This record gives sequence, structure tokens and C-alpha cells, in this order.
Amino acid sequence: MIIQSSLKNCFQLSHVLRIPTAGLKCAAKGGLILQSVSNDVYQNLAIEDWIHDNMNLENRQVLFLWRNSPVVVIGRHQNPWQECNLKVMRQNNIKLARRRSGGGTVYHDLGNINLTFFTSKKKYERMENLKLVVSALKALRPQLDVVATGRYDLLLNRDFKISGTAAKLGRTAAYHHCTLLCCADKLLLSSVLKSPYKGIKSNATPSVPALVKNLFEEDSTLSCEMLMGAISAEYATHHQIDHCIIPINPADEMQFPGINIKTKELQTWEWIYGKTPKFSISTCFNMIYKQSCLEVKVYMEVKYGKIEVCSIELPQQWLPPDLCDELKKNLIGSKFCPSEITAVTSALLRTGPQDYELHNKWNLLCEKVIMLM
Ligand SMILES: Nc1ncnc2c1ncn2[C@@H]1O[C@H](COP(=O)(O)OC(=O)CCCC[C@@H]2CCSS2)[C@@H](O)[C@H]1O
Repeated sequence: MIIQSSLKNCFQLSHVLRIPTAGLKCAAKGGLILQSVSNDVYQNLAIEDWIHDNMNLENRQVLFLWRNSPVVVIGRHQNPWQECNLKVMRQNNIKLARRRSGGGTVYHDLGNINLTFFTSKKKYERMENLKLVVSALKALRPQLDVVATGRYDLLLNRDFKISGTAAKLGRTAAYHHCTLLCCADKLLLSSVLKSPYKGIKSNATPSVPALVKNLFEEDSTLSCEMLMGAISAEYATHHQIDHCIIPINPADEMQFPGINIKTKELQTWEWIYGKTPKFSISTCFNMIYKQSCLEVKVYMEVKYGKIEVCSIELPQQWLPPDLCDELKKNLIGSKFCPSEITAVTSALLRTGPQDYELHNKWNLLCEKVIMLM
């Protein structure tokens, strides 16, 4: 594998990537292989957007290789509360990202490779790309049993998923991106992709869970570097271009004008959580107070990630209705998010009942409501 830092024998990157303005059209044709120097998911997703929006892909195909630090990546139309365990993610410092393509939820870490195939909309062909990946794997290890399925997964030994696919089709440009599991943390993968939240109803796209395997489990001599080298070599042969991988820095505003705004947007709460399709949650929990247990029923409707409707049912004799109403009133309009609800309830508790027992009961109720998020 040749990683070109000098860009000798490669297209001049600045020339190739610059936005085509009225007078400046990117002249270079053929294929291009880029690899991100960043492991930041938001930067890498932003580069995908940037290439999609700014590069002239009419006569050029681009393969972009990238890896991320631990993150769960949900599809454009998904509900993170339905798809993953946000508590476990917070505890393990695993980020959450929403991508612009549709489809299901996947887990990434440095043991997972991402491949993005950019083409014009006309040349967009997912099966061709997956066949290229299969050929690359076969070239590296002929004994591997890897096949592409009708839903564009790659399966190892018939039963185990090693790659998942999603795509974005623009007006003229398109990209198909897929994962490839080399040696990701499977324990974390399965624990973060299990939602503990019950009673959610929505029209969000559900994921299709599968048994997964790392290629490393089949052959422990394989590494991400070898896999990326083999895939880029296959891509170069297929497109009759030099096998050179151009490293790119997705924080380079000079090279990618406007990239930092794109990165910031992908990091906002409004994009990650706020784009969740409207949903409702109908659940109940038990509260133990002074050796007695009572059941609390909660119903909420959440739109743009914010609580729109809220009802909390609990015995009147336990907590005066006006206190419960006060809590509901303050929850409406707040983000369905533990840090925001903690701030809201802490402010309420400061001005709330001075009576020691009522204060404790109210505090307990607030804590339980926060745990739903
Ligand atoms: N990294 C990875 N690779 C392959 N399969 C995975 C991975 N993580 C989880 N899974 C399994 O796939 C299902 C979800 O399958 P489902 O088919 O619902 O979704 C997908 O495959 C989406 C792939 C998106 C690829 C993009 C490429 C760049 S950014 S993300 C999940 O429940 C697990 O069982």
C-alpha cells in the first residue's frame, strides 16, 4: 500500500478537491482514493457531505476510507432511545452520531473500517462496490467465505454479518457507504445496541439485528491496515488508476471550505436527537418509599426531541396533585434528555416544598423520571 504524503504521482489534491466555481472545473478524471487522518466521526461524516456537495463526480469516482473512535451511528430516520443504550454509552464514553443516509444502527471503533464509494447518481451501484470488497478479501485470503446478500450486507460463513450498508442519493451525486468489521469490540457492540427503554411507539426506521463476527476471528493475522490496503488495491485495479492513497485532514478549512460548519452541525443536539421522528413513550416504574412500593405511570409525546405531552399518574395521597402538575408543566417544552431534565427539576426543587417529607418524595419522583431518558 502506498500512502502518498507528497502527492507525487497523484493528482494535486488541492486542485482536485477545490469547489468547482463558475470558471473552475475539476479537470482530473478517473478514480481517487482518500483516507481520513481523523478518527472523529463528526469530522468524517462532514467530509462525506462535503465531497457529496462540492466535488464534481460526473467523470470521477472516489473511495474514502475512514475509521472512528468508539461511536454508535444511527440512520437518518431513527430513534436513538429505541436503538441503543444511551446510559451505557455515557458510562463508556461512546459517542452518538446521526448520519445523513438511511438504514439501521451500527457500532464503530478502530477495529471497524468504513468505506464510502462516491459516484454520480447514474453510476451508483452498491452490488458492484460490495463485489469489489469481496474480491479484495479473496485476494488477501482466498479461503474466506464472504458473500454479499440481497440487502447489501456482507456475510462471513453464511451466518455472520461483517458489513452493513447505507446510501445517500442526491440530485446528481450519490454515495454508498459500508462498514467492515475487522477486530471491533463485540462485547461493547452488543451491549450498546440493546435499548433498555420500554413502551416507545414511533414510525422511525427500525434496525435489523444480526449475528456479527470480526474478520480477525476467522484469521488472526488480518489487520485493518491490510484490509484497507487490499480494498484500495482492488479499487485502483478496477478503475485503472495508480494505487495511491491520499491522506486528507477533515479539519482543513483551506482544503475543504465550509467543512467546520458541517462538522459542528453534525454535533448539535438538534441534529443528533432533535431529528428523531415524533414518538410516544408509555411506561411505568415502581418507587419504594419508607418500605412501601407504589406504581407510577408515565406517558409522554416527544417531537423534535422535546416533550410535547406529559402525564404522570400516581396516588393522590402520596403527592399532592398540584406538585405533580408543577412537574408536568415544567417537563413540557424541555428536551427529552437527562441533563436538561436534571437542570429543570433541580431548579424546581430549590423553589419547591419546604416540607422535608414532600421534598424527598418529589426528589425521588424527579430522579425516576430522569432515569427514563
Ligand atoms: N460495524 C458493524 N458492521 C456490521 N454490522 C454491524 C456493525 N455494528 C452493528 N452491526 C449489526 O448490524 C445491525 C444493524 O443492521 P441494519 O441493517 O439495520 O443497519 C446497517 O447495517 C446500517 C449500516 C450503516 C453503514 C454506515 C457506513 C458508514 S457510517 S454507518 C446491528 O443490530 C448489528 O447486529
